[in-house]
Parts: sequence; C-alpha cells; structure tokens
Amino acid sequence: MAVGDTYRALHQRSLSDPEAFWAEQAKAIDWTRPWDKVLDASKAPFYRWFAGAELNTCYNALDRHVQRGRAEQPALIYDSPVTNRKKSFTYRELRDQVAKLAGAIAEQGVTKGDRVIIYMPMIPEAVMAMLACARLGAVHSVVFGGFAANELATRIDDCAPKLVLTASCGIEPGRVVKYKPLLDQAIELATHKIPRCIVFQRWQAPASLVKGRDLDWNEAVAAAQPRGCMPVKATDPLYILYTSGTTGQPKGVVRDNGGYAVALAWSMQYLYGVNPGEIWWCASDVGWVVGHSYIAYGPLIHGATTILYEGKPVGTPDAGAFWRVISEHKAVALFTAPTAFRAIKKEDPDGKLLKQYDLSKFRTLFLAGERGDPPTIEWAQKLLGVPIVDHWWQTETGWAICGNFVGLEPMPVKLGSCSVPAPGWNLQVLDEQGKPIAKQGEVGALAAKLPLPPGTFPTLWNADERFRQAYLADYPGYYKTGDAGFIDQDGYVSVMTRVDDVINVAGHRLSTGQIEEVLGSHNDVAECAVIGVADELKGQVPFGFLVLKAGVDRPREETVREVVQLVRDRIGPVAFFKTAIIVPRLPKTRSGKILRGTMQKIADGEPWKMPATIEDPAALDEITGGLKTAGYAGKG
Ligand SMILES: CCC(=O)SCCNC(=O)CCNC(=O)[C@H](O)C(C)(C)COP(=O)(O)OP(=O)(O)OC[C@H]1O[C@@H](n2cnc3c(N)ncnc32)[C@H](O)[C@@H]1OP(=O)(O)O
Repeated sequence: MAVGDTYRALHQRSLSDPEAFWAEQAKAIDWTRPWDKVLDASKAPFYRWFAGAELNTCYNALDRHVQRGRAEQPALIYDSPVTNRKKSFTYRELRDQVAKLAGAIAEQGVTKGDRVIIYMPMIPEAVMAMLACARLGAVHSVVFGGFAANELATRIDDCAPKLVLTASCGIEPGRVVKYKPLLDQAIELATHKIPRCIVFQRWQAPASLVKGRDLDWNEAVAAAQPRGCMPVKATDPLYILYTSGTTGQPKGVVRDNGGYAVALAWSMQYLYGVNPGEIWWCASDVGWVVGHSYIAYGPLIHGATTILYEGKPVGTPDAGAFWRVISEHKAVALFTAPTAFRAIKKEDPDGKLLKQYDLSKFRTLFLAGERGDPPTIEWAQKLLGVPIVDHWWQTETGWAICGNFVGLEPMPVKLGSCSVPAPGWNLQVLDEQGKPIAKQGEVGALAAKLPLPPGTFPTLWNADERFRQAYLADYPGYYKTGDAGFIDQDGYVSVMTRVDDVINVAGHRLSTGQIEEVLGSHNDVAECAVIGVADELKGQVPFGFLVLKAGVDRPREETVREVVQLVRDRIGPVAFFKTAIIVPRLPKTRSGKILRGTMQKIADGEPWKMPATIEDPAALDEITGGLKTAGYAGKG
C-alpha cells in the first residue's frame, strides 16, 4: 500500500457512505437513547446528525471515565506562571466539583436550554463552568476576556442569558485585568437584563458584588447540592460561540451535543494521535473555539489529561515556557497558533532554552488559527525534530476541515499546506460563478459540499436566514468557508487568503468593517478605512486611515490617540489596533468603492497595479506617502 492509501480509503468512505461511517465512529460515545436517523436531511440545507438520539456531553467528558477506571487519573492540570500556581484535578475531583457547580447554577433557575454567559480567564473554574452547563443541558456562551464591555453587551443581548458566570479578574503579564467592572458596564449597556451573576473572587483584584444580583462563587457552590447529568437531544445546542461578522453584530455559531462529541472523539485519536490516559496540551484560550474543542471537551471526552495554561509563550517568564510545560507535565502533543511560535523564535532564535528541558515524550506539534508560515514551520521542525502539523479550521467548523491525520496514517508534510480534508469534508475550489475549478493548483474560493460532517455548524443562534445568506447563498449546495486557496495534484489543500474583510491578528479573527464602524463614530472622522498589514509577529495587524471632517483643526495626534483608545474601549485589547494615519481622502473607484486591496499591497510592499477604474490616481500617492511616514514600505 502506498503512503496515504489508508487515509484516502477512509476519506472516500466518509463521503460515499457518511451514515455508516459516522455511526461507526459514534460508538466512542455513550448515548442514553439511540438515534432514529444518523443524518436527518429532511430540512436541508439545515442538516442534523444523530437525530432522535440523546446523551449528555458532561457525562461523556467526566462521569463515564470515573466509572470506568479513570477516577484517579488527572483530568485537568492547571499551570499558571502568571500566578505561580499549579494544580491537578483527577477525573473524580473534576466530576465532583462540576456536579456541585451545576447545583449552584441550577439553584438560580437555570434549566435545560437556558443560556449562560461565561466571561472568565484561564482558570480551572472556566472549564468547570462549561461542563456544569453541559451537565444541566444549559447552553453556554463563553466570551473571551480580551473583549471590551460593548462586545460582551452585544452577546448578552443576542443570546439573552439567565445567568453570567465570571471571575473578578484576569492576569495579563504586568497587569491585572478587572473583569467585574467590564461585566457591570456590559450589563448597563445591554437591553436584556441579567437576573444573576456568580463571581469567582481572585485575590489579585476582588470585586464588589451587586446586592441582590451577584453571588460569591465559593459560597454558592458550598451551599449547593450536586446535580446529575441531564440527557439532551444530540441535536440540542451545547454552546453558542460568537465570531466576527462584517458589522458590529457578531455571529452566534451554534454547536450541537451529539455530532460534536463524536467528531471530537474521532479527532483526538486519529488527527492528534493521542491515546486515552495521555497528556495533551492545547495552548489557546477557552474563549476561542480551539479552547472549547481541545482544552475542554475533546481531551476529556477521549479520557486524556488536558493542560490549562494561564500564561504566554514568552515573558512568563521567558521563551522557554512552552518547553517547560511540555517537559514538566510530559505532554505528548501541543496545539497552538503559529504566532506563538513566531514569538518564541524572535526571543530565542537558536532555541537555546530548549536544551534545559526533556521533551522525550513529545511527539507532535499542531498549528492552527492562521496559515502556518513556512519559515516558522521549518524553524520548529529543525528545533523539535518532530512532525509539525499545520491544520485548518474555523470557529464555524468546530474541528478540522483539513489536517494530517497522524493517529491514522502520517502523511508527508508539505510546507504552506494544511494537508488533506478531514472525513466528511468534500472540499472544492470554486470559480467566481461557483463552478469547481478543474485545473489543480489554481486559486479559488474554498467551499465544502453539503452536508458538513458531524460537530460542525447547524446554524447561527436565532438567525437561520443570516446563516443561509452568509454561508450558503453564494454557492448553492456548498458551505462557503470565506477562505481562498487551492488543491494540488496530491489532494493537499493550501489556504492563501480571506475573500472578505476578515483579518487574522495573532490567531484572532477580526472584521475590519467592525473596526471601521468604531472609527467612523468619532466626532472628527468623516470617512475611514481599515486594512490588515503584514506583521512579523502577529501575522497581520489592523491599520486605519482617517479622513477628517472639514474644519477639524485639533492636533492630529490627539484624534489618532482617541480613535485608538475608542477601539480598545469598544472592541477590546484583542483588536490590537495601535496605528492610524490621517489622509486627505481615500482612494476609490469611480463607483465609490474604497480600494482596500491596493492599499494593503502598498502597505505590505507588494507589487500593485493602478486600478483602471480609479477615480483619482493621486489619492494612492497620498496613501503611499502616509504609509511611508508611518514606517510601512511602498514599492510601486
Ligand atoms: C482554528 C480555529 C481558530 O482559529 S480559533 C482561534 C485560535 N487562536 C488562538 O488560539 C489565539 C492564538 N494567540 C494567542 O494565544 C496570543 O495571541 C499569544 C500568541 C499567546 C500572544 O498573546 P498576547 O501577547 O497577549 O498578544 P495578543 O495579540 O493576543 O493580545 C493583544 C492584547 O490583548 C490583551 N489580551 C490578550 N488576552 C487577553 C485576555 N484574556 N484578557 C484581557 N486582555 C487580553 C493582551 O494583553 C494585549 O494587550 P496590549 O495591547 O498588550 O495591552
């Protein structure tokens, strides 16, 4: 058999007989009621997996392992260099604490189907909160700590939670981020009123509690009775996770229970090659989908040990932090974003710090969240001497669209490619008319034939029509990924760019349109544009162009300072919006379209052509001059 044959046979089967294929994989999960139909296509293009089946995701993540010999195995290892704390929880301990927390949540009137917002830093209680909601059949929505109050308020209004679970603060290197004032402000801003908040107090910045609304976490848990697992439908939502839209209104991606559990169990074994009982580390944040799937649910459903890391790749305390964690906890694999490795490479280019640690148990490094740039992958390959697997997926997809399935059959790594489609993914490259591009290697829109595999994307919360318009309407019968790329003669996929206004900043997806909305709301600003410019460390960073209203004659730096602060206040530090310049006008086509693509090429020093439809070519000279002054190159 040739290399890749095992994968190809499996992938082919997943497409030709998806129901039989996924029914087989579903044996890894404990169900309280079997399905009536593996794939329910009766409401296509809204497909449902394991229709009629029932299960509880928390039971699959905790209780069943306690009952079947893993009670004393560590389930979660918390490693926090920012607080100098480490703590390990066995499966029994985690199950017991989650059951009590579920009791505290239930006592606030939360029942099956109710929404609960979780706004927490990277502490074990954040994972417990997710699992406790799952235990009750409640639907959680985790909001990343780097978002501002306004973003939290939008999410509160969209999913109308009965309860918010939070902590008093998060800890960033060199500063304590007080979460509670941000939550209080968000509750003020939101139209939906939150009856109850449970607040985990951290000594670094204890929060004041609002009488009649806020409860102390430890007191609420101490007073609660443990709760058992409530069976839910496989098709019921487990969580809602918001991702950037093209406007300030984020999109609430819904994830189901049954298909997700099946897909995660499969991926832990066959994509990540991790065995139950082994130690796995996903260095992301529970606020991102990667954190949902591979810090919380995936490793626990699989009976592995998950590491929860409250720290950074560099500066906590140095660029050897990742090697220290892998070595100390004997992790067999790490999943992180390329930006983390770029940060380590910058600080310790020769990898001197690695020599202090024993990484003999370490087998594979997985990268995702942004395109794995070949120089970083080559550097990691040379340094670590293990396979470096770039893989591609999205908040919407819940798990990998493409990867190298090292647990099934490792395939050769091709630099710049995220390897081959995961089971159930029938990926095509489409031209502008939506027709598959026959020529291999030609770039087009990456789209997947419906139905998507289990664990992916049933719809947007309370927004079926928006789901259809945003993802299904452009290419009927396909899911539009929003990414463009190509597939080569071996079936390897390369993702090159976005087709919309989304940029990727340090593995965080941001909408330039959303940042423009904030800039445009400043009193001095008549018009604006935001582009993503290439950044050695973060991949891309947002860069703003402001056209001021006539008559504004304040110092320019003041306006720029204020818009930068405005983005931080409205979207959050995660937007990493630090630079804007003031220009006399924006370059536009005669029909008024801002030439963002050309501006980006100029900023990145890429070759560009004068667009034939440009209104006034001099506008691009002005942009080039402004960019050069700001330290960005401009080749012509
Ligand atoms: C595959 C599907 C997906 O794509 S899911 C998304 C996957 N993406 C990821 O996992 C993200 C990967 N990136 C990272 O983990 C971080 O960017 C790493 C590499 C660790 C670097 O972190 P850091 O140095 O903080 O830079 P950054 O650009 O992330 O942060 C920008 C500013 O935001 C702040 N921030 C960050 N996290 C928080 C937080 N939880 N609470 C409050 N603030 C936060 C940072 O401090 C930073 O602020 P400042 O601008 O320095 O003042």
